[in-house]
Order: sequence, then C-alpha cells, then structure tokens
Amino acid sequence: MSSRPLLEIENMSIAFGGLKAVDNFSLGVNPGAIVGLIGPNGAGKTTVFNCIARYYQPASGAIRFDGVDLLSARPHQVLPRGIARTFQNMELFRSMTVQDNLLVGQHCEIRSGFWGAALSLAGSRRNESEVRRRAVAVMERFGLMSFAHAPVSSLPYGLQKMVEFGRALVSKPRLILLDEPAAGLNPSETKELTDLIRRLRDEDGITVMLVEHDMGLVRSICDEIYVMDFGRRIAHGTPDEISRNPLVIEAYLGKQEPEHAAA
Ligand SMILES: Nc1ncnc2c1ncn2[C@@H]1O[C@H](COP(=O)(O)OP(=O)(O)OP(=O)(O)O)[C@@H](O)[C@H]1O
Repeated sequence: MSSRPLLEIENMSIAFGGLKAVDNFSLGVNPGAIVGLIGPNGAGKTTVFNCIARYYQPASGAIRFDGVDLLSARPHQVLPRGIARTFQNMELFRSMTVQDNLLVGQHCEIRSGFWGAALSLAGSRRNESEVRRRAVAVMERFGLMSFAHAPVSSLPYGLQKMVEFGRALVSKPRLILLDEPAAGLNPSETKELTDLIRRLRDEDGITVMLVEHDMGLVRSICDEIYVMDFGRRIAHGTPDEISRNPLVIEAYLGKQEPEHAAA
C-alpha cells in the first residue's frame, strides 16, 4: 500500500458572502481507507465535497488526487480522473430507466456522439459495450436487474438510492464520495448499504469518503473520521477517539439532541 494519501486537502478555505463555509481545512485520505466526514448541520461537509468535485472553487488552499493538483481540473474532468460521487438529494433522471441512469454521465467513455455514430467507429462501439457491460454488472450486484427498464420514479426510495450509488460505480472510480448515503433508509437497508460499502473497499479496492449523520454506520465502517464545525476541522481520529473527544461532544450537544451525537 502506498504511503501517500490518495486525496489530500491542504488549508482549504471558501466563503459565501461573509460566511466562511470551509475555513483552513486539511485532510488526507489513504488508499483503501473508509473515511468519514461528520459535523453538525451547516458545518461545511457538502461544500468540501463540492470543492473536490470542482463545483466550487476554493479561495485558497490545495487539493491533490494521487499527488496531482485537482484544482486545475474542470468538473467534467473529475470522473475520468477516478473520483465519483453521490448527492445528498439524489440527482437522478426520474423519468428515465434505471439502466439509462447508470449510463448517464459515462459520456467521457462512451464517445459515440454524432461522429462516432456517423462513422461507426469501432473504438467507440467497444467503449460503449464495455460501459454497458459494467452497468449490467453493477445492476446485478445491487439487485437492480429486474428494474433495469423501469423508470426510476417507479422504484421505492431505498432502491433509488441504490441506483445513484450504482451510477457512481459504473465508471470504476478509485475514490467515491458518498453524501449522506443512509439518509431516508430503514435499518435493514442501512445494514445492506454498510455491507456494500465495506465490500467495495475490501473486494474492489475502492477508497471511500462519506458524509453521514447516522453515527452507527459511521462508527461501524470508518477507519478514520474528520469532524467539522463552522467550516473548521475540530477533530480527527478513529471512531473511538472521536466519540470520546470533548470538542466533538460539545459541537453536537450544543446544536442537536444528545442522543443524536452519542449514538
Ligand atoms: N452555494 C452556496 N451559497 C451560499 N451559501 C452556501 C452555499 N453552499 C453552502 N452554503 C453555506 O455554507 C455552509 C456550509 O454548508 P454545507 O452544505 O457544506 O454544510 P453541511 O455540513 O453539508 O450541512 P448538512 O449536514 O446540513 O448537509 C452553510 O451555512 C450553507 O448555508
């Protein structure tokens, strides 16, 4: 295993108007790790993801992926570099089928646009069939095969979340960013999700970074946890260290119900 972090964020800051959403934040995610990013509502977690995904441009600081500067990348270059993500409020094409949702966003690999179709380029056909093969493999793994041709809107919420998760995997990312993957799931779906995330790391070697409010899930699968409050990093450590950290307890108890933080 390489000793260099796969993802490094160094002293990153970004403000919206006068609000420092992320304030001098640093983090390192080692290859093959499952890393949690937690904190009370509005702490800046999704903003960190949006900076990594290049939706937001930090005012200062650095982000490196596999040792290479990521801040010079445009949003559409992030997936080809090996970073995929899911969204807090699922961004799916609800009237499209499950299979088509899995293929959307893979256009960096399916190069069969106008010229590909017009010229019947062998290379573009090969790319397309490879991406389709991977989409089928993801549907099989996620129990979505029987819904392949159903519109996403016809699926129960838990399965819709699986579609979004699955879509992030079709590109075979090295790092996946999961934004509240367990939100809205019932306990048995959360258990399935937990097993799935663990298997992706153990069997596929995918590095995982997740933002999540379900502390049971975070504690059970994360190797390390970073805690944010008011845009700043207030703690970093193992799940046990984090659950005993007075700053973390104070950040949660000050803002949320005690049982939420202590869970
Ligand atoms: N595009 C934006 N414009 C203005 N303010 C923003 C923008 N994006 C985020 N913010 C603000 O930045 C702060 C951090 O937001 P962010 O969504 O990153 O928090 P979070 O930790 O993900 O919260 P939650 O757990 O509730 O999702 C919040 O005060 C939010 O209102």
